[in-house]
Formats: sequence, C-alpha cells, structure tokens
Amino acid sequence: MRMLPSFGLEGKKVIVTGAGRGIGRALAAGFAEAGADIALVVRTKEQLDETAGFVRAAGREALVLPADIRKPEEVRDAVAAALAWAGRIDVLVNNAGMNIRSKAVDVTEEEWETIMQTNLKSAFLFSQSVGKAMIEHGAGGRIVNVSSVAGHVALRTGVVYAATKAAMIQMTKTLALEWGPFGINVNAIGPWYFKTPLTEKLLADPEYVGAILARTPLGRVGELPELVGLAVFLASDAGSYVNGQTLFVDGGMTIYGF
Ligand SMILES: NC(=O)C1=CN([C@@H]2O[C@H](COP(=O)(O)OP(=O)(O)OC[C@H]3O[C@@H](n4cnc5c(N)ncnc54)[C@H](OP(=O)(O)O)[C@@H]3O)[C@@H](O)[C@H]2O)C=CC1
Ligand SMILES: C[C@H](O)[C@@H]1OC(=O)[C@H](O)[C@@H]1O
Repeated sequence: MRMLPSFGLEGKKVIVTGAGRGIGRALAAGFAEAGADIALVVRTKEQLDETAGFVRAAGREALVLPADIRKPEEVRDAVAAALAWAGRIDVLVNNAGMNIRSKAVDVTEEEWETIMQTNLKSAFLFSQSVGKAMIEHGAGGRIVNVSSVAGHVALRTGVVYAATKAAMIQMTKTLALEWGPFGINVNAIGPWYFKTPLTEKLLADPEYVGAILARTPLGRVGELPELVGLAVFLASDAGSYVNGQTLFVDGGMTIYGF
C-alpha cells in the first residue's frame, strides 16, 4: 500500500458557492488546478464568467450558475443544473458569505435575515440537496464549509455573522455524524483574515492591521493559496479519514492566550 495518498482532484465534479471573487474564486481556481471540473454559483454573472476563465485556463470545465442563494428555489435549481451537467457531485464547497458589521444594539431584523440566509441557510440547503444526491449516487462525497475564526472566538466584527459561523461548525459536526455511514465527509475551514473584497477596506487601515497582527503568532495575514491547500486536502484522498472537523487557517490566532 502506498504511504502517500493523492492530494489531487482529477476528474472530480465540484460545486463552489460564492465563486465570483475572493476566497471562492481562489478555491475554484485551485480545485481546477488540482484536476476538478467546477460548477460556479454566485449572483454577479460578470464575476462568474471571470472565474470560469481561470478554471478553463487550468484545462478544466466550468459551469456558470448565476443565483441568489438567499432564495431556496434558486439553490435547488443550481444543484439540479450542476447534476444535469456533471452527472454527480463529488465535492460541495459552501463558501458564499457576507457580513454587516453592526453593533449588537443596532442590528435590524432585515440585517439578521440577510446574514442568516446568505451564510447559514444557503449552506444547509446546498448541503441538503447535494447530500441527497450523493446518498442516491452511492459513491460518498465531501462537503467543505467555509466558516471563520469568528465562529470559535469573539471578534468585534458582528454578532450575527459570528452566530452563523458558529452554527456552521456545529452543522458540520452533525452532518458528518449523519452522513458518515454513506461515505460523505463533512468538514469546515475557519479562516482568519485574508485579503479579499470583503476585508480589503479593513486591511487598508494600518492601525487595524496592527491589531490583527498583534493577535497572530505568525505575524501576518494569510495568502489565499494557504487556504486553498487546506480545502483541497479535505476534498482529496489525503483527507479521507478527516470528518466533522473545523480546521482553523489562522496563523495561530485562535490559540493566542497571552
Ligand atoms: N476574507 C476573509 O478574511 C474571511 C472570509 N471568510 C468567509 O469566506 C467566505 C468568502 O469570503 P470572501 O471571499 O472574503 O468574500 P467576498 O465578499 O470577496 O465574496 C463573497 C462571495 O459570495 C457571493 N455571495 C454573497 N451573497 C450571495 C448571494 N446572496 N447569492 C449568491 N452569492 C452570494 C459573492 O458574490 P455576489 O456578491 O456577486 O453575490 C461573492 O462571490 C465567506 O463565507 C466569509 O464569511 C471567513 C473568514 C475570513
Ligand atoms: C475574520 C472574519 O471572518 C472576517 O473579518 C471581517 O471583518 C469580516 O467581516 C469577517 O467577519
């Protein structure tokens, strides 16, 4: 028996949500470089088309699926279209997410609903549709949820966002328990700061970056390939016995006591 399993994703059929920019675009490009064909889901079609270009430049196929994942019917339609295109789904990456950085006393019900629907409900509905298809197909599968350090430690970037990311961690464990018997691994990654459109304004503020680095043992923010490598590992043969875990890709931030 070989002692080094494959870290590749040759021929795998993958759905990446929030693939229009930032972490989702990096994940889609990295998964394609690892050999996967990618169904890309996001609202802004122009950004989706750009990401599809990266996937095709890696020699892989890309399916562009414009959708507002706050709408359950659009989630179900996207999964159905991906299944019709690929015949099966091997990996689901629940990446799409957003934040409204309000103080708790200022959070409106509309903000609550938007953040919850985008970050948590959509991830569950995608998991439910894809999980059903994986079980019916009978060949197992992988689900990788993009949570956050905010789901594990307290940040100053909003209580509702934090609640969605903590819920993702528990949803990961529970689905891993329920779907493990079907050979479906469910894991999460918990990023600390990475430079994307979601965080670029914050990371442009030297004082804010100083506060980040003061809590980060590695003394720097992450680079997107460092996050992609972890996600590919979880989707690959090399990660086949990891299930129900949340791996923080955070430079050591979540272990920083004093
Ligand atoms: N960047 C960071 O430092 C960190 C990010 N994360 C998490 O990583 C994930 C990606 O974040 P990041 O890349 O930085 O964010 P970006 O804002 O750069 O990208 C978010 C993506 O999600 C999509 N999206 C948002 N709302 C919807 C919707 N309703 N329907 C469909 N697509 C939607 C956006 O596309 P569009 O607007 O076109 O719909 C976009 O493609 C998020 O879950 C975030 O919480 C976690 C920790 C740290
Ligand atoms: C690290 C967090 O997930 C990230 O930091 C921010 O400011 C974003 O809004 C997210 O909360």
